[in-house]
Amino acid sequence: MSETESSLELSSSLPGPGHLRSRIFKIIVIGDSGVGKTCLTYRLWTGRFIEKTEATIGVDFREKVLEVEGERIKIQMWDTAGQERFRKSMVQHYYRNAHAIFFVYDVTDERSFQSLPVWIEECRRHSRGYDVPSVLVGNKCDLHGVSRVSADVARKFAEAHSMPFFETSAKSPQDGDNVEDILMMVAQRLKNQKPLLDLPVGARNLPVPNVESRSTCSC
Ligand SMILES: Nc1nc2c(ncn2[C@@H]2O[C@H](COP(=O)(O)OP(=O)(O)OP(=O)(O)O)[C@@H](O)[C@H]2O)c(=O)[nH]1
Ligand SMILES: [Mg+2]
Repeated sequence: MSETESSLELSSSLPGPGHLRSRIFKIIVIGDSGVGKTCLTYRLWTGRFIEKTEATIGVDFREKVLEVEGERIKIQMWDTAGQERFRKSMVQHYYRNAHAIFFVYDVTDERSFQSLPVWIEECRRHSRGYDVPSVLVGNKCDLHGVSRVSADVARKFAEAHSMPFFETSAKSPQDGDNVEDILMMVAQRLKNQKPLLDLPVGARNLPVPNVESRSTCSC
């Protein structure tokens, strides 16, 4: 944990030749257990889907460098634990210095949508009045023939919380908004310090980011 925190602080506080030190942006992925946070992150980092996962304990970190409009920026993704017992000692670390949040729910699990206000409230409590730029992501939209959270209802909820809204699938990205495109658009906005609210959806053929590193912390 301390390594991560110090690298964040280093990146923002030390001067130095811009071409040697990439800016770091921390994105955290939050939501109920089982909504697919790990699968979405895995998809982003490897381009693949894993069917069998285990509940995340503490947090999984992944880092990659993205080339955005000629600048290399480092994205540090925190795949957090949805289960209370696996996250309670970590919560304040999740939110510390976060630049953006992906709030994730499962489109086939109404309860995971109903939980969102609790997650948003937790974020408010830990971000000391700072409005962390956020996006709302409905995952598993490849699952058809089951009851689903209405996209209209979700979009209104997102609007009410000043977030852009996407529906995606870690399993089958072509069934919704492509999660790689979502990350790239968020990265562009963070780099340019622009709000996320009016993010466009569906921008295809953006460069696929490079895999850089992965580490796990369950402290
Ligand atoms: N059909 C389908 N299944 C998915 C998708 N994403 C995740 N799953 C499945 O959902 C289950 C839970 O996924 P995880 O990524 O482990 O969920 P999580 O949100 O990380 O859960 P915690 O780590 O406990 O917080 C796994 O069995 C996945 O295979 C998706 O887009 N479509
Ligand atoms: Mg997980």
